[in-house]
Amino acid sequence: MATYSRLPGSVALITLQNPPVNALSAAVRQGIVDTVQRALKDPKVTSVVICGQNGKFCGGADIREFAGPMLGPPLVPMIHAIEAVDKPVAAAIEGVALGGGLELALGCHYRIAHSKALLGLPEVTLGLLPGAGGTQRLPRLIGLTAALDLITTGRHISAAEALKLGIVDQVTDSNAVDQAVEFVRSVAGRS
Ligand SMILES: CCC/C=C/C(=O)SCCNC(=O)CCNC(=O)[C@H](O)C(C)(C)COP(=O)([O-])OP(=O)([O-])OC[C@H]1O[C@@H](n2cnc3c(N)ncnc32)[C@H](O)[C@@H]1OP(=O)([O-])[O-]
Repeated sequence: MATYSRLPGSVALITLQNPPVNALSAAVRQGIVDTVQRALKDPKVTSVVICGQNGKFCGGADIREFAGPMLGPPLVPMIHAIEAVDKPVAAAIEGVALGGGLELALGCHYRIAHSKALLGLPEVTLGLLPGAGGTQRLPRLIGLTAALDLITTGRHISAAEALKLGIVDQVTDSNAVDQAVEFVRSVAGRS
């Protein structure tokens, strides 16, 4: 699931909840769809932060659901809907942003990472491609050569490398959620 709260300063905070790594289960995807709609429709909300509970942004698709039929909202339109929100949306990346988790973050307008976070597209190690927009959004963001390296090796990179490559906008040693909230407040209302 995903919870919704409105913080002072008109920021909507969406928190993914699916232990142990807040993977994108059907319930989490449904929660994201519902809470993003809520943030969109709430006139008091001027910006949005998406984070994961217990210091983990998102470990990607929920591998526990791979054996069964695909249920719940698909990932691709869900991420498109986030990208289309006309209020600034930031991903607060703590712990991991892997696979579909990084693709979700790439659909946000900004990414703020904790210095100890790990990011990557490890789909290739499971015999998959990053099929939720990662093969488009990552090259647009950091160029084809750097994106192909990450997509074809599946390696995990540090927040420092992600900053150098241009995948994240800021890296912090303190609380990434607080930092992301402060960041979106500073850009709210801008085009
Ligand atoms: C169109 C679709 C496109 C998207 C495709 C994808 O996203 S493909 C997916 C791309 N994502 C990946 O390939 C990520 C693969 N995962 C990893 O690389 C590592 O597990 C880690 C870096 C997230 C954590 O490392 P660590 O050494 O700190 O810890 P640890 O390794 O011991 O794991 C702890 C617990 O977490 C569990 N769990 C982990 N991931 C998932 C998951 N996705 N789901 C559910 N559960 C997951 C793991 O089973 C274990 O459970 P247990 O046994 O305690 O009940």
